[in-house]
Amino acid sequence: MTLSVSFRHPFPGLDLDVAFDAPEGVTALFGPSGCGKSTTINVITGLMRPASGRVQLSGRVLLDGRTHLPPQARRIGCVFQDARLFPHMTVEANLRYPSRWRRGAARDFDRITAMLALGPLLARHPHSLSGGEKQRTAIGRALLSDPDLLVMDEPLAALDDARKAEIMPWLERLRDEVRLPILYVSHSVPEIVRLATTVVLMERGRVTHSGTLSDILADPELAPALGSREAGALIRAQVEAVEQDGMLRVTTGSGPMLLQGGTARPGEVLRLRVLAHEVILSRDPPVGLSALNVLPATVVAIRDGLVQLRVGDERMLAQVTPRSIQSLDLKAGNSCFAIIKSVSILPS
Ligand SMILES: Nc1ncnc2c1ncn2[C@@H]1O[C@H](COP(=O)(O)OP(=O)(O)OP(=O)(O)O)[C@@H](O)[C@H]1O
Repeated sequence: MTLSVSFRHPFPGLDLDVAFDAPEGVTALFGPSGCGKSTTINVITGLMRPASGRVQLSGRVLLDGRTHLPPQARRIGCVFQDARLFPHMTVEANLRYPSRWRRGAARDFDRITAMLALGPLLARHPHSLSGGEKQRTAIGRALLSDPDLLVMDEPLAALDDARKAEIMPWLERLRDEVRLPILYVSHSVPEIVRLATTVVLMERGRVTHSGTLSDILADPELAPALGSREAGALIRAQVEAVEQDGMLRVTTGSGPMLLQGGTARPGEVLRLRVLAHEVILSRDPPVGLSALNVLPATVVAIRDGLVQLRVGDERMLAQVTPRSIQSLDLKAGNSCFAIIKSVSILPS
C-alpha cells in the first residue's frame, strides 16, 4: 500500500504545489509553521478540495479531476493532537464505534487491543485516562476503522515529556507491525528520528526534499531546516559480541565500532545516532586518543561548517569550525579520519 499525493492550490499569499509518495512505514511531514502541512492533510483526508490534484492509495483514486471521495469513503484513520474520544462512552465503546457494522471487526478488536495493551482500560471512561492512554485509545479506534492509511497530526504535541516517553514505544510497535502507510505530522526532530522511515520536508507550500530518514539526516544542506544540533548520521549496527567490560562490539556499514552502555545481545540489530558535533576530524591517523572509534573517511562535501563524509558504505557528518576546515585544508575527495566521541543507541 502506497499513498501518492500531488496537488496545487492558490491561497492568498501562498501557492501550494505539493507532491510526494508515502510507502508503508512512517512518513514524517516536517516543516515550519504555515508551510502547508495541515492543508496537505486536509486534501488527503478529503476535508478540502484543491484547485487541482490527484490523491491515490495504491490502486484507489481518492481525488482527481473527476473524483472527490468524501472523507468517510476514503478509508483513512486519523489521530489528532487531542484524542477526540466520545466522553460518555467507555474505552471499549469508543474502540468498537467505527467498526460496529464491519465483518471481521471482533477479530481485529482482540488483535488491536492486545497490540496496544488496551485490555485493562476497556471499562474506563476517557476522563479517567492519562493523556497517553487517551492517545493509545484514539490510535486503536483509528485502526479499528480498517483504514488503508493512518494520518497522525501531531499526536504527541499535547503530552508532557513523561507521557510522550510512555506512548513512543507503542508508536514504534505500530510502525513495525501494521502494514500501512502512516503519515505523521510533527514539529519535533527527536520524534521523527525515532519514528520515521521516510521524511518529507516542506517549505512555503512546496516539498523541498523527501527521502529516507538516514539520507535526510546526513545531508548538510538540510541541517538548517532540521536544526544543527540534530544534524548527524543514523546508522544500522549488528552486535557481534559483548566484551568482558560490558562494551558492545558491533559491525556497521562504516566499519567495526565499540559502544558503551547497551544491554543488547549478540546478533541484535541496533540504530545508532552519530551527531555531527560528536565527530572530529584528523588528516593523519590519530595516536594516543581516548576515543574508541576512529574510522577512515573521505570528504564528500562541506557546507556551513558541516563536513559530509563517506565512511565505508555510510554517510556521516562532522561539525568543524571554518578555522579547522582551513588549517586541515579539507576539500571534497580528501581522505581523513573520523574520530567519534560518542554514539547513542536509539531505543528499539
Ligand atoms: N482556508 C484558507 N484560506 C486562506 N489561507 C489559508 C487557508 N487555510 C490555510 N491558509 C494559509 O495557507 C498556509 C498554510 O497553512 P497550513 O495550516 O496548511 O500550514 P501548517 O504547515 O499546517 O502550519 P502549522 O504548523 O502552524 O499548523 C498558511 O499561510 C495559511 O494562512
